[in-house]
Amino acid sequence: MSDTKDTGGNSGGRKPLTVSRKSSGTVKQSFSHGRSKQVVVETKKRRAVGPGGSSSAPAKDAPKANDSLEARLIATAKKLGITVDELKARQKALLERKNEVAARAKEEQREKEAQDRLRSEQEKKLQEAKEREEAEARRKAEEEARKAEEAAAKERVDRAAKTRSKPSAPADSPAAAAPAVDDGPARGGGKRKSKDDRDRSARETPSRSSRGGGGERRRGKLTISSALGDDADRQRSLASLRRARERERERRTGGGEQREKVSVEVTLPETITLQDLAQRMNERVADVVKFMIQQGEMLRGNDIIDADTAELIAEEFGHTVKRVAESDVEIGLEGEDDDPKDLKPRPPIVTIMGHVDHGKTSLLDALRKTDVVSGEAGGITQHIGAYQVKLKSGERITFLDTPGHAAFTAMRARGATATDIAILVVAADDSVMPQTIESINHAKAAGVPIIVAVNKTDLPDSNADKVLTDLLQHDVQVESMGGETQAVKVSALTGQGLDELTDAITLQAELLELKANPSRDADGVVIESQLDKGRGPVATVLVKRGTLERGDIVVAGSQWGKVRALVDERGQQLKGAGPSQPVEVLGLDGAPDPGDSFVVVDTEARAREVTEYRIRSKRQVSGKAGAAARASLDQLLSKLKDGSVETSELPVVVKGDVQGSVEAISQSLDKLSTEEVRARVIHGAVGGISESDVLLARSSNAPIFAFNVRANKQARDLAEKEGVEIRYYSVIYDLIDDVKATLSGMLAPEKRETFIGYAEILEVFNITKVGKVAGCRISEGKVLRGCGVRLLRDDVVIHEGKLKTLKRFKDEVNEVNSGMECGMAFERYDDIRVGDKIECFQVEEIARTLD
Ligand SMILES: Nc1nc2c(ncn2[C@@H]2O[C@H](COP(=O)(O)OP(=O)(O)OP(=O)(O)O)[C@@H](O)[C@H]2O)c(=O)[nH]1
Repeated sequence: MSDTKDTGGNSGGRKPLTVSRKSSGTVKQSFSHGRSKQVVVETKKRRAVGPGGSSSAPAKDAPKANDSLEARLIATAKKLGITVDELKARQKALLERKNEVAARAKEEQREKEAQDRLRSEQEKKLQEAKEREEAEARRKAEEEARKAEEAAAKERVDRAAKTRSKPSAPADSPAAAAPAVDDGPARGGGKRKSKDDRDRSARETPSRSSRGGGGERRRGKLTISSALGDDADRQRSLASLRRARERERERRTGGGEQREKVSVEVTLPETITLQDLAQRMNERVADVVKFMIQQGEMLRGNDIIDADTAELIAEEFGHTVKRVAESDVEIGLEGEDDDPKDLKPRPPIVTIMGHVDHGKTSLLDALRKTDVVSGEAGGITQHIGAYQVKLKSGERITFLDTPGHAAFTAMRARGATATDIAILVVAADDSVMPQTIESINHAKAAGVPIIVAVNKTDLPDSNADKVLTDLLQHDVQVESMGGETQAVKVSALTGQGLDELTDAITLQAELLELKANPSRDADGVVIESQLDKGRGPVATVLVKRGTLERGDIVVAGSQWGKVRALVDERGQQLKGAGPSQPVEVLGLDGAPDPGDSFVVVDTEARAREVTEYRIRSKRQVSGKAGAAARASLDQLLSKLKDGSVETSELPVVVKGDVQGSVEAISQSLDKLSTEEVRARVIHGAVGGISESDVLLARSSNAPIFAFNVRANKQARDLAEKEGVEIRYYSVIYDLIDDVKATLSGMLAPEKRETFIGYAEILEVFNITKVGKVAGCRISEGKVLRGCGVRLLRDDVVIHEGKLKTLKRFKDEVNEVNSGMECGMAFERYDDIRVGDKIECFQVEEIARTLD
């Protein structure tokens, strides 16, 4: 219907304007009714872009190639029996399918890879989420536990959060970077729509990480939404969690192993704070608090727990426990024993003992004058309880200024043996007297060697030899009598024989090899104390070891303080006081008791710990024992009556207006003494009652008898505080009567037995819950309820005890008379038989008197 006409070389007709590569022709179209139309057909040739670059080149070669291709195609078509067009169509279809299959395979491969990546990513995310949750839980618990450190921790977290908010922070964090990298394929997958894209994607695969990095950077950028959103929270907590995890791991590895390695022995007192416990266990307080929270106990570091709880905690943390009593605070207070090579000779400490009026005080005064330092430094001006004299030979002797064995014994009662040598003063005109004997006994009991000073040898009626022979009876054998005890004849009045006495002391000291280490913290004993108006509490102490220095922290009894000043008996301020040196100590917070030991401690805390414990235990003792601990005659009497106190000695302190009255009282009290009971004057002296008297009385549980003298205000206050009774008298007989009454109370009452009746056992009943009951008839006298009974079998006493029940017709009765029948049962005794006889009696206690 239409012819196509090539117009290539045709210059005539309508020829469309063309630039190149176009071939055009005309096609004649025939329509009905003889109409026709000429249509111009243009064929545009595709431009082949090749290395030659020119479009004309392929145009030149193309016909050749086309010719051979065409020939091959025609041949193949012929072979297959199809047209060339058909063959071409088939080849094209084949090629397309091939390409399609290859593309699909590629796509599938890529999809598979993406899926794998996605899956592993999801797994990774899941794993991370899980770890995050665990770490979060751990962190939360830890946060809770670390309430004590919360402020500090918060600050750290805040600081860390701020740091994390900086853009670079998330990139640093692997946890934050990982999802950004892994998101890459997913995002690529989203764009995987066209082939070109896929190709580009394939080409760009090696540089994906850089894109990922770009994503990461974008993620790292802090936006308001990301800062406020969950994501920011998560990132923050992740970082802190990581640190928390590391800490945990460190603790578990390092700390845990350390705990196992160093399982400490924790010393537990009766109560302890959590903080202290943690310290002693080498654990963190937060861990202990956390453990307690886990146990349901909300406690803080400074809460106090008992030893049982503390033990549980310590064991839970893998430590062993050593329970200690509160009193253990005293352990180690005295310090270590000294190395023998550090010991240096020290002056002897001497106490003068003897009977009243034999010249103890006079001798002390005389000895004080022997001091060669007196001339140089003003001499001994103060009575501070002890003084030290320097002999001509250069040696020193310390004398305790409180004469008498009472003070000596009071000290001993407190465990303080301050004395090395006892000088027994015996008046040559009076010879051995009761207190001489007491002194001997006390010195011997303490194991302190005696030197006999036969005093008053200046008197015409003195008989020194009698003294020495009398002493033999009391087991004191002097050298002149073949013994080992030194004896020196002296006169305190004239000063005769004093040098010999001091020589004897130094000789004895040499024998004793008295040594102490002066280069250590001091300890010693309090020999006197008082509350001085101007200077406050003043204690005279005797240093036993070490050197006491100004500024030292001292614990003396239940008092402590920092040594403010040290004053010697010459009134001179000292920097330090060495062994055997008596010195007044200023700076204590109260007056310690004489006989208390003192010790220098390292810290005020230690001093406080010890004194607080001592005060507490003192209070407990006075709370428990109450009045029993106090020295009151009435209380002593009532205790004697109810039998809660058994004693055979009544110690008393006697203070009188004149020596004569004190002596008279002491002697009268001596006379009251019997073999069973005695009144012992632990201190008898002239003058008003001082605090030191009260302290002495307190330490010996003795009342103070004051004859025509009074106590000063401080002594009264102290007596009231310490519960020491002071009785005032103006008639000696009243005093003696009181003591007599007390001593009578101390006598064991006389027991007098009265027979009241006999009963015969007629029958024995065995009653459940009661035991054996004897059915008896009273054959003689009567039987009283609760009376004493003896069971006689064939007239032999086989049991003695008390009646438990006395019944008549099932009723408990008070008395059953002769001829009547009754039921009787014994206390804690069951072996009763028919035919046995019961002897009934009563015991009367009759109080005895000294008369
Ligand atoms: N003749 C003489 N009299 C002396 C001597 N020593 C002491 N006296 C006197 O004896 C009396 C008692 O002396 P003190 O020193 O008070 O005796 P004491 O042993 O301390 O007495 P108490 O403190 O009561 O225990 C005093 O009057 C002294 O003067 C001495 O050697 N010769």
